[in-house]
Amino acid sequence: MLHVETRHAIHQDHAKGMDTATLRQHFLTPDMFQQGQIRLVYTHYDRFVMGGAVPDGADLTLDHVDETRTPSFLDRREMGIVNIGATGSVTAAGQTHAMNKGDVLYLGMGSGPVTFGGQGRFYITSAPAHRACPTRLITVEDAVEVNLGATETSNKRIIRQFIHPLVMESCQLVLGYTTLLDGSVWNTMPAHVHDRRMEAYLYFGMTPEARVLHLMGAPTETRHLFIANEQGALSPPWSIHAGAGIGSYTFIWAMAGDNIDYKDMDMLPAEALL
Ligand SMILES: O=C(O)C(=O)C[C@H](O)C(=O)CO
Ligand SMILES: [Zn+2]
Repeated sequence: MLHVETRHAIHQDHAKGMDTATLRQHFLTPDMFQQGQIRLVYTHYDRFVMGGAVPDGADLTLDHVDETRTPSFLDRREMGIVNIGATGSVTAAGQTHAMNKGDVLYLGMGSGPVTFGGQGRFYITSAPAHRACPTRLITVEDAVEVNLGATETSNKRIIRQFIHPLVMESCQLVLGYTTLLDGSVWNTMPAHVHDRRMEAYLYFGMTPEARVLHLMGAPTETRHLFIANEQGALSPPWSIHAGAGIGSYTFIWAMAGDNIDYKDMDMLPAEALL
C-alpha cells in the first residue's frame, strides 16, 4: 500500500505566527514507518521527498506516484535509501542489493520500479535529478567519518557522510547520519542555516519514551518540536536545524538544492539565536 502526503513550502513570516499544533502539522513527519506500507511525504522544498517502507517479509514496490505525473517515480529523480532496521533487500533495474542496518543505497535517475523486501525498515529520500548517476551501495566502511564537538560542550558526535562528493556522484542529494557519543546530547550546535539547500532529519535509534527537542525557525525566531523515535523534521532553507536528546539517538540528514557542498553553511554563534 502506498500513501503520499503533500507538504507545501512555508514562508518564515508565516511560520513565526504558528502555534504548536500548526508547527507540527507543517514541519514534523510523524507516520512514515507502518508495517506493510510505503509512506511518502512529497514536499515543495526543492521537491524533496522523504518516507518509509516497511515490507515486513512481503515485498513492497514503489513505481507510479501520482504527485510526480511521471510513469515511474524515478523517471526524473534520484533516491537515497537507508536501512534502519534488520537485514532486507532493495531491487531496482534488475539488481538486488542486500542491505544491512546502516547501509545506504543510492539509485540513479531512471532506475525504474523499486522493490523493498525482507525485514528492513527503509528510510527513503528523493530529489529531482538531471542525469543518471551510477547506482551504488555504500556501507559504513565506505562512508567518510567526521568527528565533531567535545564532551565539555555535550556535542561530541560522529558525522558519517554517504551520498557526498567525497564518496560518490549524485545530482542534488547529499545524505549521511550523525551519532551522538555517550553523554553528549546536542547535534548541530553551533547551529547554521543554508539558504541554498533545504534539509530533512530523521531521528532513530531511540527508546519509545525518549524525545529529541528539535530546534527550528529563523535564527531570531526559534521554535521547537518534540520528536519521537522514527519521526522526521522538515527544515526549510531559512531555518536552523539542531537538537538535544532526552536519551540517545542517531539522525539521518538529507539535503537537496542548489549545491552539494556539505560545508556551505552560514554558521550562527549562540548569541545570534533568539
Ligand atoms: O551534527 C551535525 O552537526 C550535523 O549532522 C549537521 C548536519 O549534517 C547538517 O545540518 C548538514 O547541513
Ligand atoms: Zn544543515
